[in-house]
Amino acid sequence: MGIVLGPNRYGKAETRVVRVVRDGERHELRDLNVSVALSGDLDATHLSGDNAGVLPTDTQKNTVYAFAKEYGVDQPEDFGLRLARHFVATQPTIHGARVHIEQYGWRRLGPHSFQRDGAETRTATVTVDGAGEWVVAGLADLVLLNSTDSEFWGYVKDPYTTLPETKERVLATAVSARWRYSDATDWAASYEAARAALVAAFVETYSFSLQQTLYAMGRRVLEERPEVAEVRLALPNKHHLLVDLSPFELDNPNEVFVAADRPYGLIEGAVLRSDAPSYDGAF
Ligand SMILES: O=c1[nH]c(=O)c2[nH]c(=O)[nH]c2[nH]1
Repeated sequence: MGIVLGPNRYGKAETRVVRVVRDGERHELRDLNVSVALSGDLDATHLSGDNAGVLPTDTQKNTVYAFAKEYGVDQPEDFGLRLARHFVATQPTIHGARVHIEQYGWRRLGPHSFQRDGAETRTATVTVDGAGEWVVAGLADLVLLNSTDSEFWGYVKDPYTTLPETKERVLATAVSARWRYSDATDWAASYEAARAALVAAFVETYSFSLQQTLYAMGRRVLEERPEVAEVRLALPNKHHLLVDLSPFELDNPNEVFVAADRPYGLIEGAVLRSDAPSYDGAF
């Protein structure tokens, strides 16, 4: 009985590239998840470990980032065709390339602020016991991004610190918010207004930390909604890391980012009125 190698392909899956186009004050955003799969004369690497025909998947990933800088990202079809043609045309061993792209939608909130289309949910948690009734409203998975007006510097440096200080970064988070009412209200109107206050504070705060943005968001709800006694927020820092394109002799003035999913900073905090009725129930 003989054993043979059947159909095979390889490539870098799910390269998360965010491309910001800065046209003065007004920014454009493209957010892609790019998966490359190459096929061709690849018997040797499988059968004998000879890698002479293998373009590393790491190189494929770098190509995605470099092309995002060099050619921009307009239609995903064009970006995919450019990549696929490149791999087939430049690698003698590669005869086929499949590039699958997912493009995430972002809705504009301001000149450099965006909200991800998608999976936002509204939540309600009520507690009734001998002491009374409590209503906690909230939302989850509201993904917001500012492509400028965010700095992070002046923090502690210890022997393990490598993070460079920055005066220009992308700030993005998936807002999880809960707020508790001290009074019954028009739940729908309160929900919409609290949500709008959270979004407005995110958009309008020039941020020196996500912690500062968190406080501004909670405070804005309390300033605008007297029926709210306390706001609790959990804000994952959805890191957008500047790609180093210098090995390819390309500069990267805050245009091409890796959207890293893990690990992420998680900033949590409560903002409340000093005279808020005490509460130890569910949030
Ligand atoms: O806004 C931030 N807060 C932090 O506490 C922190 N830590 C970090 O590495 N990056 C950031 N960003």
